[in-house]
Amino acid sequence: MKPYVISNVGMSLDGKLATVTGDSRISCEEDLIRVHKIRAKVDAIMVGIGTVLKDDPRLTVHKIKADKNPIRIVVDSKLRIPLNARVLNNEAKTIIATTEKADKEKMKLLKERGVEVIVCGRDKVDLKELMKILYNKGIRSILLEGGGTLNWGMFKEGLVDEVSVYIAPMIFGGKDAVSYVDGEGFKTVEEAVKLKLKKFYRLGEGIVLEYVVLR
Ligand SMILES: NC(=O)C1=CN([C@@H]2O[C@H](COP(=O)(O)OP(=O)(O)OC[C@H]3O[C@@H](n4cnc5c(N)ncnc54)[C@H](O)[C@@H]3O)[C@@H](O)[C@H]2O)C=CC1
Ligand SMILES: Nc1nc(O)c(N)c(N[C@@H]2O[C@H](COP(=O)(O)O)[C@@H](O)[C@H]2O)n1
Repeated sequence: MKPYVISNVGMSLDGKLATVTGDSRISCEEDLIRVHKIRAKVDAIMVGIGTVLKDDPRLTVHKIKADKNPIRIVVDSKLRIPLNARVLNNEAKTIIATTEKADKEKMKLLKERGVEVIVCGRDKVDLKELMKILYNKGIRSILLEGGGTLNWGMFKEGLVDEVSVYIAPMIFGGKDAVSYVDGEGFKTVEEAVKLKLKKFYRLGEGIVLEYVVLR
């Protein structure tokens, strides 16, 4: 058993999550409110360490009123998270998923700060195993908020159930700009993750597309 995973991003029309310099201010205010409504409904929000290092996100519900914040999960193979990262503040519980390669001293420091550290995987976090562990901790729904590397890991392992994307009317270009799903990519169209469109609508200057993942 695994939690239900919703993948959400704000992207340019050419599928980028940020410009080549890492500027990721894509979503309009209306879209951020939409995302925070999803945040308020799920048990946890998950991001990769690349996103934490670039954006220093809070990963709380701060655009709308909410009774509580979801659990924050950071996937961080080498435990690179800075100890002053905002995701480690006391506004919500934080879980860091890491590997056997992680520095034991840093792990101790994080645990002393009240952060839960899950070790699963040798070089990279074993995402399938992580999902099982999180489910057994009572986490039934996760909002996956990127970035492109973690999104690939989750799609490749067949762990995403639903997709919602905000497409801003912008073109970023740049082969090195992070895209919605990076990684190695599937080799053939047969292997691609197939989706079924459920809903689409205008929001601010952009559009929102919602899909379910077909199995
Ligand atoms: N526009 C948007 O909606 C969003 C934009 N972003 C942007 O994306 C960029 C960050 O993306 P990335 O650099 O790709 O980093 P990422 O956030 O996807 O993190 C990648 C890290 O995840 C860890 N990881 C561990 N096990 C893994 C596994 N099995 N599979 C995949 N990853 C694993 C690795 O330590 C890897 O370095 C930033 O520029 C950020 O601003 C991020 C989220 C949303
Ligand atoms: N939906 C969406 N649209 C964008 O344009 C974005 N740049 C992001 N980024 C994600 O949101 C996180 C920031 O969260 P906080 O506001 O600090 O709580 C960021 O880290 C990305 O995961 N999302």
